[in-house]
Amino acid sequence: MSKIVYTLTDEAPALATRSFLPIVEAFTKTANIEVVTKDISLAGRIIANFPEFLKEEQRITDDLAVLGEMAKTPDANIIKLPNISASIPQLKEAIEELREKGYPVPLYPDEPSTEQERNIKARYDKIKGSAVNPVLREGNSDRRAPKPIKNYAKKNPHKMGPWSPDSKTHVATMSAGDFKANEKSITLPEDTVLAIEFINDQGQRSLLKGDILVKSGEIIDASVLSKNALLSFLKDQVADAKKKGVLFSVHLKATMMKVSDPIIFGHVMEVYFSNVFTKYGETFGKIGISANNGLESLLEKIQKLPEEERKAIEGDIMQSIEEGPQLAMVNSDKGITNLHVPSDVIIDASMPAMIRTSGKMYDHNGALQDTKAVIPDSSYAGIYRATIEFCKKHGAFDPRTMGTVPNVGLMAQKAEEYGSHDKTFEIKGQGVVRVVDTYTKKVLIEHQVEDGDIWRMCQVKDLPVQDWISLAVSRARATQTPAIFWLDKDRAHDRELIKKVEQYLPREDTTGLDIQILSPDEATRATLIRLKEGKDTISVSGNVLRDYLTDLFPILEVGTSAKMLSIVPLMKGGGLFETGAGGSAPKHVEQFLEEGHLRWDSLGEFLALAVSLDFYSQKNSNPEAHVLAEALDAATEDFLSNNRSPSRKVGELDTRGSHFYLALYWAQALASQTENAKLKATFENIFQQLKENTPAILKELEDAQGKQQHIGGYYKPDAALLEEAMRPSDSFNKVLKELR
Ligand SMILES: NC(=O)C1=CN([C@@H]2O[C@H](COP(=O)(O)OP(=O)(O)OC[C@H]3O[C@@H](n4cnc5c(N)ncnc54)[C@H](OP(=O)(O)O)[C@@H]3O)[C@@H](O)[C@H]2O)C=CC1
Ligand SMILES: O=C(O)CCC(=O)C(=O)O
Ligand SMILES: [Mg+2]
Repeated sequence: MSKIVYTLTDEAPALATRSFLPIVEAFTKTANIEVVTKDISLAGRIIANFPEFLKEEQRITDDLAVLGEMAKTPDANIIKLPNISASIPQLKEAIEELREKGYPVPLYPDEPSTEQERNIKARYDKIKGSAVNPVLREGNSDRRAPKPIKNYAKKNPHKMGPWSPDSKTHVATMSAGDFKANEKSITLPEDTVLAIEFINDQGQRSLLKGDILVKSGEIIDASVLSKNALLSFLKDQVADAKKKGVLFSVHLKATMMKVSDPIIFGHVMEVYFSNVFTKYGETFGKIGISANNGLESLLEKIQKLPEEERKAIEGDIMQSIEEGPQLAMVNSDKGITNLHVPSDVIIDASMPAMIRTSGKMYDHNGALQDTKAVIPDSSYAGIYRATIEFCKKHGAFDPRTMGTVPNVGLMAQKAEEYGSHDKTFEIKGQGVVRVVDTYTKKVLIEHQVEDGDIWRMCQVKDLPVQDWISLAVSRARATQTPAIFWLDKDRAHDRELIKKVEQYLPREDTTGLDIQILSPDEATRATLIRLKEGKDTISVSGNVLRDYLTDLFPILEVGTSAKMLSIVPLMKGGGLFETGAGGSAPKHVEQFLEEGHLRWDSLGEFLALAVSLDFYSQKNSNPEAHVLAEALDAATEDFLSNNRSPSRKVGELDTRGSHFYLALYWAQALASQTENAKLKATFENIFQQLKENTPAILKELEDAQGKQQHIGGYYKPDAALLEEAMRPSDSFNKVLKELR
C-alpha cells in the first residue's frame, strides 16, 4: 500500500511542520493512512552527501534521491513544502553550523586546486541553488487559487497600494546582446548525443560538456549574454537611476538560475561599486572576495585585513552608496541593501511585492520610493513592464472585484531555462561555442563569444510538452475558462514550441474552448484587461513564466502565493502536491526567534493535504481517506470565514494557534459528516474535547509568545527544542495523543 510522504524542509515551513504534522499524523491514523517523512532540508542534503567525512551514526540516507526515484512511480504521493535554494553565502553558513555541531563535513572550496577539492565542490554545487524542485518535478504544474480562497479575498481584501500615473517606477532591461537577442533553437529529428565545445581564437578546442543525451522531438536552444553589453547597460542604468532620483534595484533568480544569475549579480556589484573594485581589485583577489556573493560577504571578508585598510575600504563603499543612486533596501533597519546577498531579492516574489506596494521599494530611511527595477535579460522582463504600465494607466487592481489567473506551466523533466545550469558556462577567452551532434559531427548551433560572456543551453523534451498541452486543455474544459499560451513567435525557442502546440492541440477535443497563442507582452495586456473586468484567464506558460506568474497574480489577487493550490500531476501517474507557490520566508524565522511569534500561513498546506488524501483514497480504495479530505476542505473554508490565519503581530494568533483552529474545524466536520460512522464517533469525542479546552489551549499558546526562542540552530535546529517551541500547549497535545 502506498504512503503519504511529507517533506521536512527549512526555515518557516519547517517550523510550521513541527506544529502541523502531529495533527496530520493523529487525524490520518484513524483511517490507517501511513504518513512518512523525508528530510530534504539544506542541512539534511549536505549531511547525506558526505558520508565518508562522518561517523557511522551521523550518516543519513539521501532522501532527495529516494524521492526523485519515487516521483517516477505511479504510487508517489508526496507533499512538498518549500525549501531553501541556497546561495553560496547560505550554503557556507549551513556548512559552518553543521561543523560546529560536530558534523565534520568539508568546507566549500571556492577555488579548488586538487582533485579531491574539485570533487567536493562539484558535490556542493549539486546541493546549491534550486536543487530539490527540479528533481521532484516529474510532471507539469497546475497552480490556482481555489474558489473559497478567491471568495475570501473578495470579502476581505488585502491592502493594495494605490498607483499614480506620475509614478517614476519602471523596468530597465537590455535591448541587445542578451539571452533573448541571441537565442537559437532547433527541434531534434532523432535520438542522439550532443556535445558543447569552445574553440578559441587560436583554434584550440575544449569540451565544455559531452554526453548530452537527447531524444527525438526534443527542443534545444542556446544563447549567450554578452558581458560587454551587460556592463554598458548596467552603467547606463546606475547613471539613469541617479539622474531620475529613483531607487536602484536589481531583480534576478540567483537561486534557480544558479550559474548565470550570480555572475550577473556580481557584475551589478562591480558596476555599482566600480570605484571600490577598481581600487581594491587586487586585494579582493588575494582574500578570495567574489562580487557574485554580494556585499555582505565582501564586508565579512575584509574583516581579515589590517584595520586601516579595512576602514579605508568601508569608507569607499559608503562613499559609493552616498554618491550613487540610492539602493533599494531589503531591511532598512539593519542596513541590508538589495546588493547584500544574491538570494535576498528573488524576482518572482520581489517584483509582485513591489507592484502591490504602488511600485515602490524601501529606501535607507525605511520610506517607500519609486524604483528602477533592473532585470537585465529581456526574455521575460516585458511582463513586468506591461503590468507596471497598466497600473500607471488604470490604477491598482481591486481584490474585491478582480478575476483570477490560474497557470498551467511546462515544468517536467527540467524543462527550459530552469534545467540549464549543467550547460551554462562563463566563457574564458574569445572564440566560438558550438553544439555538435557527436554522431553526424554536424554543428547544430554556434555563437561567437567573448571573454566573460555567459553561454547556456536549455532542453525541453517532447512528452512533457504533449502532457502540458493536454493539461491546459483539461483545465480550460474543467473550468470553462479561456486559455492563452504565452509564446513569442519572435523568439527562437518559442517558435519551436508553437510548432508543437500547433501539432498537438488538434489531437485534443477543444470544441467550445477559447484557446489562443499570444506573446508574453500581448498576453499580459490581454489578461490584465480581463482581470480588471473580473474575468478569469488561464495562463499556459513555459517554466520561467510559470514561476513568475504564479507569484505575480496570486500576490495581486489574494495577497500572497502561500494560498495557492499547487498540484504536479506526475507523468508516471503519481502526485506531487506543493504547498503554496512561494518560498520559505526567512523573515518569518527572524520574527519567531526574536518575539516567539510565527506568522507563516499554512493554507497552501491544508489545500495540498486535502488533494493528497483524495488521491490516496483513489489509489488505495480507501473511502475513509476521502472523508478526511472532504472534511479538511470544509475545515479550510471555516478557517477562512472565521479569519483564523496567523496575524503579523506578536500576542495575536500565530501559526500554532491557526493550526489548532484547523484541527478544531476538521474534527467538527468529521463529527458532523454521515458518510462514515466510525470516523464520526471518534471525532465527536475529539471535537467535544477540543471545544471544551479551547480557552485553555489558546491561553497556553498565547503564553508561549512574547519572548526569544532558542531552537538550537538555524539550518539544523535541535529536534527536542523545536518540539517544545512549536507544541507549547499541553492541553492540545493531550487531546491529539488520544488519536495516536
Ligand atoms: N517551492 C520552493 O521550494 C520555493 C523555495 N523558495 C526559496 O525560499 C527562500 C525565500 O525566498 P523569497 O523569494 O524570500 O520568497 P518567500 O516566498 O519565502 O517570501 C516572500 C514573502 O512572501 C510572504 N510569504 C511567503 N510565504 C508565506 C506564507 N506561507 N505565509 C505568509 N507569508 C508568506 C512573506 O511576506 P511577509 O514577510 O510580508 O510576511 C515573505 O517574506 C529562498 O531560499 C528561495 O529559493 C522560493 C520559492 C519557492
Ligand atoms: O526551486 C526554487 O528555487 C524556487 C521555485 C519557485 O520559485 C517556484 O516554483 O515557484
Ligand atoms: Mg516561484
